[in-house]
Amino acid sequence: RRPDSLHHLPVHPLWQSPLTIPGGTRQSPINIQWRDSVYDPFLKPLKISYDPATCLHIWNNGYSFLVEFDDSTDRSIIDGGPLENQYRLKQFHFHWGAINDWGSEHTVDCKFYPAELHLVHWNAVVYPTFEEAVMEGDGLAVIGVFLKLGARHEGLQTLVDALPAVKHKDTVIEFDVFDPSCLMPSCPDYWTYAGSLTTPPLTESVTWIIKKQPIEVDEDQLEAFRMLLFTSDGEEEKRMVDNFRPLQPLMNRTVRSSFQ
Ligand SMILES: CC(C)NC[C@H](O)COc1ccc(S(N)(=O)=O)cc1
Ligand SMILES: [Zn+2]
Repeated sequence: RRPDSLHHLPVHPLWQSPLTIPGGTRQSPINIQWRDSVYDPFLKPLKISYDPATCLHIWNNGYSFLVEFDDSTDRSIIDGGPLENQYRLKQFHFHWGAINDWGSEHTVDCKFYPAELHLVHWNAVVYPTFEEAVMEGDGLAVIGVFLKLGARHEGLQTLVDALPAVKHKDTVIEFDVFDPSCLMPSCPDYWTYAGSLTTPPLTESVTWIIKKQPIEVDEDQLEAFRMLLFTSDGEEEKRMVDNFRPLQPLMNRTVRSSFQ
């Protein structure tokens, strides 16, 4: 269900609830109830090694803006954590609200953050392409990082400065050096659970790794996200805001934590 506070807002077609897939048992996003998460001492530290030179471009795809990477080699990967293989970075993107009271996809103890970063990786050890990995239970690993209102984030600013060039849907600009590691919080702690893509095709192929500590961004940086458009140049302008999916039922899942 969309939070009551959101009821008065128009619903973007993509997130019309109930946006459920028949028979879905591991849908995302979910509320993470801190006290119900189970510490798993066998969870390893997450290893992240990104090569900033694998960055390709920024693309407004009409749902969010994606920073896409060259995933033809294993130059930008994650390993360890809950994962049995290493996974290759393909893209990262964000979800955010029209105002700071909401915007994240996952919630912690029912608290929304103003935005959430998703770094999308795929299991190139087992599957030949991203498109095939999207269809498999262990195909994808997405790192979720919450954004909270606070100090200006210098690493994010280089990205924010490029956003006016991708204001409209289906615009792309070259973005040839960016190290997404600068968007990681310093604390290693995370939650992990088995879930799905939060936009179509909504496939149940994602091992979610949600960082406990948010990163801080300032109001101007969040406002820069909100000046993007869902719509193409020449169409009636619709601001790109509230591009998050409603919370989904936990069903028969346990959220594990890497920390006590
Ligand atoms: C199947 C291929 C061709 N198209 C899939 C498309 O790229 C969607 O990919 C994604 C990738 C990540 C996410 S999220 N918000 O769960 O991190 C959602 C959709
Ligand atoms: Zn996402």
